[in-house]
Amino acid sequence: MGERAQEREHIEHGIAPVFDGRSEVLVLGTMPSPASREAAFFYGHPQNRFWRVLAALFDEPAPVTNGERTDLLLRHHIALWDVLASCDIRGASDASIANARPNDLGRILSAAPIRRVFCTGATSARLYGKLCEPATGLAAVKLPSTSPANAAWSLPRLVEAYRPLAAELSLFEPPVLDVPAVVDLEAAIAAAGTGLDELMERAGRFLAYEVRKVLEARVMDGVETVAVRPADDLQTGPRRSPAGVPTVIFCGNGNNGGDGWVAARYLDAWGFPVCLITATDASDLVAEPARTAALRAQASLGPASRVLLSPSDAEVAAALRGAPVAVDALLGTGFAHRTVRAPFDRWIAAINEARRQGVFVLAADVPSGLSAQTGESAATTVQADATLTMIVPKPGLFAPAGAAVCGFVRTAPLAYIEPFLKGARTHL
Ligand SMILES: NC(=O)C1=CN([C@@H]2O[C@H](COP(=O)(O)OP(=O)(O)OC[C@H]3O[C@@H](n4cnc5c(N)ncnc54)[C@H](OP(=O)(O)O)[C@@H]3O)[C@@H](O)[C@H]2O)[C@H](O)CC1
Ligand SMILES: [K+]
Repeated sequence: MGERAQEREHIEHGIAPVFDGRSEVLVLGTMPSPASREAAFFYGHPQNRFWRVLAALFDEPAPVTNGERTDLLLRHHIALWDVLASCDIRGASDASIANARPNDLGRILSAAPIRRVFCTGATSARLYGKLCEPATGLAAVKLPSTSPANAAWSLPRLVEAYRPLAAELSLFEPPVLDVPAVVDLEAAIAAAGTGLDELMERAGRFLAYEVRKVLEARVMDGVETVAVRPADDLQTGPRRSPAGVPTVIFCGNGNNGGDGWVAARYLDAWGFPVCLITATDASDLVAEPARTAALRAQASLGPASRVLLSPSDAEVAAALRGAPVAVDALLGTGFAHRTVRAPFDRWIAAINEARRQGVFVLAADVPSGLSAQTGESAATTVQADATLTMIVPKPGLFAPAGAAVCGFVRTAPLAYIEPFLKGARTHL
């Protein structure tokens, strides 16, 4: 045995595949890298672009935790594993692989309606063809490697190359659910391991991601004068911010406000300053997990961002003057009244006036003042350019008054909900 061969280490895979009975494509790498084995999950090296590519394909923020990564795969009906069960390998060097033993892919193929197999790189495609294809009878599509070693492939180029994978997947349309059914759904998601605090973290990140898209588009359109780096990807920061007025985020006292606090934390961390407006200091909030989220955000905001506690109407108007975006996180599914109390009624009027002056208004979950359930609208209701509704759409968004104030509606897929929908009270 030569000296180089002696450096090889025998590796057993050890990470369970991700799949279920809804998986439609199977994505295979070669073998987990040392960084992935340490993270106990696939593509764990922080510079590996696999997760950023998938997130960009589906226009969503990159998943951060292994739980979010698993959710993303299952939500999109993707099974993920590797070609090899064990091998001798030097570090992460595919070229050094010897004594390769394949995984038993029959485990996935017998349980899921897999239509297509994709290999993430030349080595996995070669080993799949040699060791697995004779048994599976399915030819694999070779995709470029997302490893940092494959530097010739930029992120946008990788995303284009991965589009055939997305094209194989059937789209899941979340059903419209009554607000009580949404609460039941949240309880089911929590019982399966993803608590309300984690859902709020995902909701706020998604909100920040949508704001960031608007900010980036303004730069592309030449509305913002100071250039940011070319939009390589929308997933990571920090990045130099467009100069000028911060994004204004209005936060109420409930968990809708919590979504706004989390969004503020992400935008600030990504290099986009915010001005957060609240009637209640973070430490005086009562609703959880909003309070915990607000305290964390308040502690982490950098010097370019600020929190305005109970500002005067003049201060609110000044914050909105020339702002690129206003986020309405005042009232969500917890609101179902005819009138909105002060100061939120005045803030809603200020948001609507700012929109008339060209500020883009993004509503969190539902425009404040609109009943998410009945679609009845209070005298003062936010008029949004877009509404990012959380997990599933609610009926009020599509009632005549609701449709008139929501703008473009997008659902933030915060969790893998298909397993919980059987028996859910779908709104008719
Ligand atoms: N569905 C999900 O998956 C997720 C939802 N999240 C977000 O949480 C909100 C729902 O949060 P909740 O705390 O239940 O309710 P709201 O924040 O919408 O509203 C409660 C606050 O509203 C105040 N309120 C009530 N009536 C009025 C009124 N007439 N005028 C002014 N203010 C009013 C209320 O104040 P009180 O003093 O009456 O208690 C509360 O402060 C949901 O919409 C999502 O955005 C999570 O992010 C997790 C995922
Ligand atoms: K709202």
